[in-house]
Formats: sequence, C-alpha cells, structure tokens
Amino acid sequence: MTKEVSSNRSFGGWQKVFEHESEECKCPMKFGIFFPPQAESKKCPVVYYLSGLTCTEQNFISKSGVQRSAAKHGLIIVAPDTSPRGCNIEGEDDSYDFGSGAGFYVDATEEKWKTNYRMYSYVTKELPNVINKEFESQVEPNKMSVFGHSMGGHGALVCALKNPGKYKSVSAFAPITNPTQCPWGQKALSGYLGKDSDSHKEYDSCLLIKKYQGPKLDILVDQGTKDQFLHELLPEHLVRACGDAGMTLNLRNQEGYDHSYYFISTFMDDHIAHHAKYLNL
Ligand SMILES: N[C@@H](CCC(=O)N[C@@H](CS)C(=O)NCC(=O)O)C(=O)O
Repeated sequence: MTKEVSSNRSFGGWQKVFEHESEECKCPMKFGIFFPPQAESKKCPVVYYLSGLTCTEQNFISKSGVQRSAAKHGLIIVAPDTSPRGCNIEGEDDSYDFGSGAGFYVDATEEKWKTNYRMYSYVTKELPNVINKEFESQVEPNKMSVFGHSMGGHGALVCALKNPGKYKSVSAFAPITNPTQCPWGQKALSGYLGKDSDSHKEYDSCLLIKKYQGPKLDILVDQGTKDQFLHELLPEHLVRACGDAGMTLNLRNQEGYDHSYYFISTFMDDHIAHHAKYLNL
C-alpha cells in the first residue's frame, strides 16, 4: 500500500510524493511521481530517474524542472530515494558517499548491509511493480525508460545494460561510468559487495558494455566540462568502451557547466525528448 505524502499541481499535471513499505529494503521508502495532464485520459509511459549522492526524492523534483517537458510529451516520471534510511545499521549516516543517500543501485552482499541495501532490485523490480499496480489506470506498464545523474547515471546505465529490452531508452547526466576505477565506486562496491572484485564488475557500465547483447541502445550523455568530479566520472572511459563495442553513444561535452542541478535543468528538455522519441512510438 502506498500512502500519499504530498500533492502539487504542476504544468497542468500533478507532482506527488508517496511512501510505501519496501519488501526489498525492509523499510519505508519515498518516491516522487509526476503525472502529466495526459494521464487523466490515457495510459502514459514511465521514465525512472535515479538521483546522485546525498539526494532524497526531493532534489530532482524541486530543482530539475522536469515537469514542463514531461507534461509536453505526456510522460510519467518516477524518482525514488537513493538508499534505505533509518535502518539502524552502525555507521549508516557517517559519510556522504556511503550508506544513507548513497545506495549506489546495487544489491549488497556484505553482512551488515545485505538485508536493507537492495537498491538494484528495488529500482528494477519492486518499484516498477508497485507503480504498475497502484497506478494501473494511468500507467502503460510495458513502456519504461531510465535516466539519472552521477551515481544515478551509473545506476541508469547499469539497469539498461543488465536488462536488455526492459527499458526503451537510457540517458545520463554526468554519470559515474567506470566505478571499479574511481574512488566513489571503489568505496561503495567494496563496502556493499566485499573485496571480491569479480562481483564489482557486474555493476560497472564500461565492463557491462563489452558483453551487452540486446536491442540497440542509443545512449545520450551530457557532461559539463567544469564538473568538479571529472576524476570520479571518467567520461573518456565510457567513450572508449562504447567505441570498442560498437555501441551508439552521443556524449555531449557542455562547455563551462558543473555537476549541479543548474547543469541538469539546462539539458533536461533534451533528455525528456530523447526518451519520448522511443516511448511515444
Ligand atoms: N556533498 C558532496 C557533493 C555531492 C553532490 O554533488 N551530489 C550531487 C549528486 S552526485 C547532488 O545532486 N547533490 C544534491 C543537489 O545538488 O541538490 C560534496 O560535498 O562533495
């Protein structure tokens, strides 16, 4: 059962927040959901947005400006929180890049984290099931796409690459592309999955691209040239991996933009149009 937490009229539609008891995360989880005006009279496709480190479901819905173009294209946008919260795990609130606000979209296997930190299964399975069931009359269940920012850009790419055909399109803002090779990724993957580096490879876009076999993926990525976290994101690794594998990548270097929501909101319309192209066929 989902419980409505807030509801605001926006661009002729509704921006809402719901809370539900997650079976995967074993705690209450919140998510934002935008219903475009079209959802009042027909079923609409859903685009899932995965946020970055430190975010709750609020950052994206209040700062990205997504509602304007989602209303234009008739897309429902679902934005979950970035981790389980309040699980009383020792150290869960100690750092900004691990634990609360930093679930990294993996299913943890380490003893301390494995009961709650199941964000991969949560975003790929449980949440779509909840959305398709609870909002049955508004949602087109077989039409979904995924995008995200930074840690969530990594999450979006991993979701699309590990589930060929499930998502009609994928895009990212400043994604962490090669987490086995950067400090944020190495800390999270070894913390949640243990030191065994083979299990880390299952959540690394640059490595998953090499073995992807599925419908053609036309990946859109925007990357600010003044992003303060370029050493974590390694966009050139993604360019190389896609080039080697013959995967279509449109990586746009955006001159002077940083890592913030000022950057994300600037290019939001292009990302929504990219997903609409594949979802509104
Ligand atoms: N707080 C971190 C930065 C974390 C950060 O930039 N988070 C991004 C995602 S990776 C974000 O979206 N932050 C929330 C916001 O800007 O609203 C730091 O101090 O280094």
